[in-house]
Amino acid sequence: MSTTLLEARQLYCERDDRVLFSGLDLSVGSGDIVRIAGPNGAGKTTLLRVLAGLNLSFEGGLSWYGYPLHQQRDWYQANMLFLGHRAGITASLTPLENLRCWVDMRRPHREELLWEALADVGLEGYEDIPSAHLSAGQQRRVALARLYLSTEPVWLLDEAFTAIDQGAVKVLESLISSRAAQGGAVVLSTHHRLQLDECRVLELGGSLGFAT
Ligand SMILES: Nc1ncnc2c1ncn2[C@@H]1O[C@H](COP(=O)(O)OP(=O)(O)OP(=O)(O)O)[C@@H](O)[C@H]1O
Repeated sequence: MSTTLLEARQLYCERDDRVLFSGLDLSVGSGDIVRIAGPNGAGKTTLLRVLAGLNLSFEGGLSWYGYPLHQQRDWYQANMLFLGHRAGITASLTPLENLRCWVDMRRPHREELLWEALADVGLEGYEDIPSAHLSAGQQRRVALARLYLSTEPVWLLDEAFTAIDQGAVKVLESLISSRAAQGGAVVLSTHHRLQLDECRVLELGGSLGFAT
């Protein structure tokens, strides 16, 4: 039986007097991949930021291994990786410097692993140029290189598939599957049609009127 890692109970959140979600329950166990779906403005980013502990404007409960999350914040933060929908890199730094800054804040590391991670995301030869000189997809790949270095079992990925090509999509799908197979869990939002058989879908509403 899978262990419940992260649980949300009866979440309620509104923005500008508009209810984004109400009575939302979500249980994320080891091995789970959950896709948060819904049209633009439905609240996918908002929910992921709530789950990441970055947005506190909500009602309801969050727990981590069954403990109230607000009492276990350090433990949770050490075991959760959030990638936002922006690349989240510093344009004036090189890909290598960006990755080094990110990992330095987390744990000791071996320098060659950074080079390997950048090679794994197809940035061999681009390690030492300012990230501002990279394309949007390449900048996104710098952010995705963090996944290769991540030891956190839980990933929260907001629109991680944006701007990357088909090859990178396949690599990212396989990283997500591996994280789940290793006993971790991934909650993600994307408008892409994923080739992940084992993915559960949590559909959020929305009222922009476009067909999905
Ligand atoms: N900082 C903010 N202040 C006020 N309203 C906000 C803020 N951020 C988002 N919203 C509103 O909350 C709603 C949900 O936004 P959110 O970014 O969560 O949607 P989404 O489902 O991720 O959309 P998309 O698919 O376009 O990325 C939107 O109507 C948006 O206008």
